[in-house]
Amino acid sequence: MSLMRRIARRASSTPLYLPLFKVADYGLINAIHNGLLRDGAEATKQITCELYKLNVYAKGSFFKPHQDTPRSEKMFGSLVIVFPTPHEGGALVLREGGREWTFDYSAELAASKDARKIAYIAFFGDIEHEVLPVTSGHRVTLTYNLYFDRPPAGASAQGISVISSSMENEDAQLRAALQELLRDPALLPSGGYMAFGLRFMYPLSCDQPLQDMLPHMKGGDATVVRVCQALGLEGRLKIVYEEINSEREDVAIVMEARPGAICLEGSFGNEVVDYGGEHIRAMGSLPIDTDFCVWSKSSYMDVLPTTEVLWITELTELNRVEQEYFRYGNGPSVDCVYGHLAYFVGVRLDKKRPSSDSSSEE
Ligand SMILES: O=C(O)CCC(=O)C(=O)O
Ligand SMILES: [Fe+2]
Repeated sequence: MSLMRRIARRASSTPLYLPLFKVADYGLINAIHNGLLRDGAEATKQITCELYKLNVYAKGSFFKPHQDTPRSEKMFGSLVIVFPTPHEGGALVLREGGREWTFDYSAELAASKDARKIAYIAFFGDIEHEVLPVTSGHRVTLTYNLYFDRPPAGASAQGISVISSSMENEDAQLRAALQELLRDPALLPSGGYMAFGLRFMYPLSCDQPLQDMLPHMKGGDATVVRVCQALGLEGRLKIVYEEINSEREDVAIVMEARPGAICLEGSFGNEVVDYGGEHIRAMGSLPIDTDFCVWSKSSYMDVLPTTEVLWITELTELNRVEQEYFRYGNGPSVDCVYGHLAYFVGVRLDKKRPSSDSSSEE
């Protein structure tokens, strides 16, 4: 008995829905190019996509783990479009190098007032993926093959145009925007960080220093790193942990490295500062007073030391880091917290903000 219950038909046999959705109309080719190919040797190549099949998952349907079969040596990946048909379950799970990422757009699509909203996921051919069982409704997706240059001979041209991206242009735009921001006296007047949530997933290994990943950033993340470096801004990857002792959502703890063993008396909070943790709060928010720190060593201070942060792109949960710690509360126990990676750029107090007035350089 096949474990896979799905209806999958080749596009060529079901031409009816083809005019309804054209990838090119949504700038997706460009977005995929920027996202997947920006910084590798492939960055200058053009890409096309070919509609491969329609998947309709009814209740109980799923798609077992697999890698997509390359249709030619020019095929480098796949694109999945998820339509806003009401459904629950049916998350798409991607796996690479022992890590996995789950994309469940059912709630988001259902919550959207705009019935024309779609979700898309593009990934390289070596990524294993599966679709978890749909628990209600119907999940409808289109799968596209992604090719370098042109579709292979014989593939139907669906009028999907090829758009090549201009890396220089995007760098210039971001650079100009950051320079303008840095010139603004209201930006972090006492110094702090500009922070960028990562847009892409990275394989994280425990024994590798976080900063080693910087040269391997992809797409928009790479643009941010490259432009900040060009502006002379020092950026570091940091892990952002929720500060569970605070009711304020803007407060978090950031760490630049994963310490080995952490031993705390209370919860993962202020004490972790001893292990290199740093408290952050949103730019312009009120400092954090002692009420917050009743269980911590800092309770004798009036104000908890915090660094102000301006989030330029919001924190994502694509790169999750697990941190175990030992706790001696009512008795010894082992606990675990999860943090998420983001890129932090220091903005100095002295306002001598690097390159903020050097737009004509280079
Ligand atoms: O429906 C999905 O989300 C994925 C479909 C898929 O993996 C495939 O068609 O190969
Ligand atoms: Fe697939």
